[in-house]
Amino acid sequence: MNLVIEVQDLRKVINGREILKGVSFYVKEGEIFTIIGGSGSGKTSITRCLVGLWKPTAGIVKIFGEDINSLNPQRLDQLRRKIGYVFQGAALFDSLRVWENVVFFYLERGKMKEEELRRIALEKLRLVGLGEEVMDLFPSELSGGMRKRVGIARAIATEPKIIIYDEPTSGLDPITSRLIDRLILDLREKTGATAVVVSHDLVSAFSISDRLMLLKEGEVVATGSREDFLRSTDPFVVEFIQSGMLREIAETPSS
Ligand SMILES: Nc1ncnc2c1ncn2[C@@H]1O[C@H](COP(=O)(O)OP(=O)(O)OP(=O)(O)O)[C@@H](O)[C@H]1O
Repeated sequence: MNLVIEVQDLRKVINGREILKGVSFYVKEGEIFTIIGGSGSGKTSITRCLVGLWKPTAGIVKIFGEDINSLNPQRLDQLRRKIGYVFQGAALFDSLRVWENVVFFYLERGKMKEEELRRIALEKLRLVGLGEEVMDLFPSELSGGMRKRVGIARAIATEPKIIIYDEPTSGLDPITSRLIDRLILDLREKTGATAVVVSHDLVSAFSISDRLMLLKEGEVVATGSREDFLRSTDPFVVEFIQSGMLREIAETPSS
């Protein structure tokens, strides 16, 4: 079993408040691992620690077997290039065209010709189900679902081995959300990249994940497969599943 991510007893204190209280988990190569939990439970904080944006107060974060907090800045930068991050709300640059957003990493370094950059952008856009027709549009001309796809295309532009999706379906209607779920599965098939997904969308989490981890106030309540969660008798797990199901029913348009 190849472990891509290993997190042991991760703790983070900010302004005297402990927001991660000893979180431990691992992610296997090629897995889709989803971190679920209510608002403020610490999901995004974990991903910040995974990419080295935040230094843990205590605990170990290993990526491909390397403790990221003992790396020098150059080595950390190399490791970060193996991780693609899909930001909540896509976080596209409004003044740049779609193709420029997708290849922003290379554009910023200024070493490649426009023709080559456009070729890479188109290749990545095709992987997320878009094409030539969106290349020269600005983000404001795209629908919410298309913006998410462009955000994903940008994250995969550097051919990462790990893709972190922060709330990939937030703000989308249920039908578009299911299309993004399918895209995440499809990309795992096509790129083989390991995925860490942060979500409070239970239906999405259940349909795409190999394993899930449920957080509550910075602590792990449960980790396991969908079946493990459905069988669980832990009151918080049961309540989380029930409230997620009710939300889905309420949001699904009646035919
Ligand atoms: N920069 C910060 N400074 C102080 N507190 C922070 C900071 N970032 C996050 N927090 C706090 O840490 C806790 C966990 O936040 P985090 O964003 O990780 O939760 P989350 O589960 O991702 O929530 P959401 O689903 O709302 O995005 C929250 O109580 C939040 O207020």
